[in-house]
Amino acid sequence: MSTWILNGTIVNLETNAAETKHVYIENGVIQNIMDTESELPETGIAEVIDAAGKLVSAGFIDMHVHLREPGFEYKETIATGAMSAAKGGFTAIACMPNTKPVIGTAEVVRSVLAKADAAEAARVLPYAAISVNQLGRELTDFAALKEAGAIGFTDDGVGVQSAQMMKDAMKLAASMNMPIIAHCEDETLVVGAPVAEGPFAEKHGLKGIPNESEAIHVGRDVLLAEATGVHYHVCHVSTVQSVRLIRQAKSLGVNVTAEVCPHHLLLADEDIPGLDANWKMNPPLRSRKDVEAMIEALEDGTIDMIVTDHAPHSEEEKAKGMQLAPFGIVGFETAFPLLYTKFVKTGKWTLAFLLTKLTVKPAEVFGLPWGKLEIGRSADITIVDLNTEQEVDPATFVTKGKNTPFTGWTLQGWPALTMVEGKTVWSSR
Ligand SMILES: NC(=O)N[C@@H](CC(=O)O)C(=O)O
Ligand SMILES: [Zn+2]
Ligand SMILES: [Zn+2]
Repeated sequence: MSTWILNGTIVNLETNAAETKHVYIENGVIQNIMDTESELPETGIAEVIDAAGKLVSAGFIDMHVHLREPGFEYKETIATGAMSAAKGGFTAIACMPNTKPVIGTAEVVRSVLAKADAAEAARVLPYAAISVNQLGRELTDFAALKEAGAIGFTDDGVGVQSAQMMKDAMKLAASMNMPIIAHCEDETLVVGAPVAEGPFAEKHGLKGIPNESEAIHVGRDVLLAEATGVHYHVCHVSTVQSVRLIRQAKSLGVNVTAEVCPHHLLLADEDIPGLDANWKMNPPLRSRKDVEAMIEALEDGTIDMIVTDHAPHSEEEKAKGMQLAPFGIVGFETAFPLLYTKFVKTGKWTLAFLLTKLTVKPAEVFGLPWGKLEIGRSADITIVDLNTEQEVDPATFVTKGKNTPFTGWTLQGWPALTMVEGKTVWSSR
């Protein structure tokens, strides 16, 4: 029995041309993408999805998310996180290991995969920790973690402080053809600072996180990546200096890739309205110059992809104020509407450009079999209503996290239906 998505708008990612097509799916696989004039079979259709006037895209892929399970289920569970992702149009998400226990043993990797499977929402691809308990003292068992299903190694949440440990990790990962993903932060430069160095920190008498705390690690790590040959991926790039170093490393042929978050493309520290911790994340919102550098780096290919760094926290935790609240904001359910409204509707980017950074690029960089709407591929598909305007309202979120700085923003580009392997996992109706 087959599923048909009828009359959807498909954007050619090379030319940005939009065409109305029917997508024919069977056994979870895209069997055909047909012109609307073509005749439909008269029998054997199990399901018809009307996508008239809507965008039909390969499902979005988010290579940096926090699902909080095991250990912090009050912030999020694998089920609520994977469903929130599906609501945001994401069909595959890569989750970070800063859970409790840390995703640092084969057993925890397997349990995350089992829970993700049971959730029947977005696919979940676990990263495993670089160091035992993410303490930066000894390496985890990379071989066992890879065997259990981990797709890469990272201590995200904290930076790997020891250059020797990072080099050892890179050497080992390179020998196994696995990537190292890095949260870049020199801890000696950020002690007790909740926001970026700059006018906001000064105005409120807060300690500031300097740009160098990120860029020092980027510089160190591209040298180590050059020496070891590993695929090195930089998390949530936020400074003009990091971009400069990545651009130079790429031009020298170092195997480095990078990601940026919607908030670092849209917000600067000067936009923070007051001491509301829904504006607190790591890396912090920086200067307008940094924001402009992020946009330029994404446009020229220095930064490869967009990720959300979805980081849910409870309302109690975020109520502790700017100094004491944990870093992080949620991202799944606002990412596409934000980027579509602020960059595509404004004419700065083509829709094809935005879709590429959310589908083709992450798949290409991490060697994943998804990210393209093509005959023969798994039917991981997102249908988006590009027209309806809606306000961001955390009360409507599927994620347990309500911590967003985008409350009240009026946006377009809301996902309407998300399908993984031919099965609808989320629908707005
Ligand atoms: N980004 C954040 O502000 N917070 C993340 C950690 C991280 O991504 O470094 C979290 O786990 O809450
Ligand atoms: Zn991080
Ligand atoms: Zn993170």
